[in-house]
Amino acid sequence: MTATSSPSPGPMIAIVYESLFGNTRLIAETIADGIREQHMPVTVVPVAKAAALPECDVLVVGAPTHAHSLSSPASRTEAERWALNPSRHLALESGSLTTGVREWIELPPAARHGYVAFDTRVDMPRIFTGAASSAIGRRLKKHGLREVLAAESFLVDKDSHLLPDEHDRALRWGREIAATTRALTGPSTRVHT
Ligand SMILES: Cc1cc2nc3c(=O)[nH]c(=O)nc-3n(C[C@H](O)[C@H](O)[C@H](O)COP(=O)(O)O)c2cc1C
Repeated sequence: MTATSSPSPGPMIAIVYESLFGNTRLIAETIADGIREQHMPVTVVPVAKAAALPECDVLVVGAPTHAHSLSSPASRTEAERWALNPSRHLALESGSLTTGVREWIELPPAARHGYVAFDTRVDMPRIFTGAASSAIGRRLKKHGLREVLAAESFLVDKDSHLLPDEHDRALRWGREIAATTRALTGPSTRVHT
């Protein structure tokens, strides 16, 4: 059988995120902008719609830090209470109460090269805040996935609003993910036999 090579659609990066108030979604979308800037295709999927994600080259997973870790049904209910308080100026993302990364990550998709984790958390020393990205990493490693770039936290103030520099940082980090993925996947043709 002869091997033929055809132009590849490029490496496949999938970003799965959870977001109650919209900050982690905004970071996920900005990371994707940074990746696309490097002419690399990327899919961004909210965790509630990520049940049947196909295999990808690099899986990027992000979540808000709740109680030092990933959200749970109880912490999501607490987040709903925060959003119902008009003085907090927070709005709940649609569909965000149904599930979270904690539940989804029990059955993650295959990622040929590995994963990258990020979180949002309060702008305080990490020892006081915890970081959901650590919980993501622990779980993905248990599933045999390899970390391909060190995890990153994007910071919110004590009222859960993103700090001003985080947008630019997320854009730069997206470019870094693209460069890492390119180095891992090599030339952009795949050989079909
Ligand atoms: C119930 C609850 C618990 C939280 N616990 C923590 C925490 O332990 N550490 C922290 O840094 N931030 C904590 N936060 C703040 C969240 O990290 C912040 O709201 C989140 O990053 C915003 O992301 P989102 O807009 O994508 O939901 C908590 C928020 C809620 C609602």
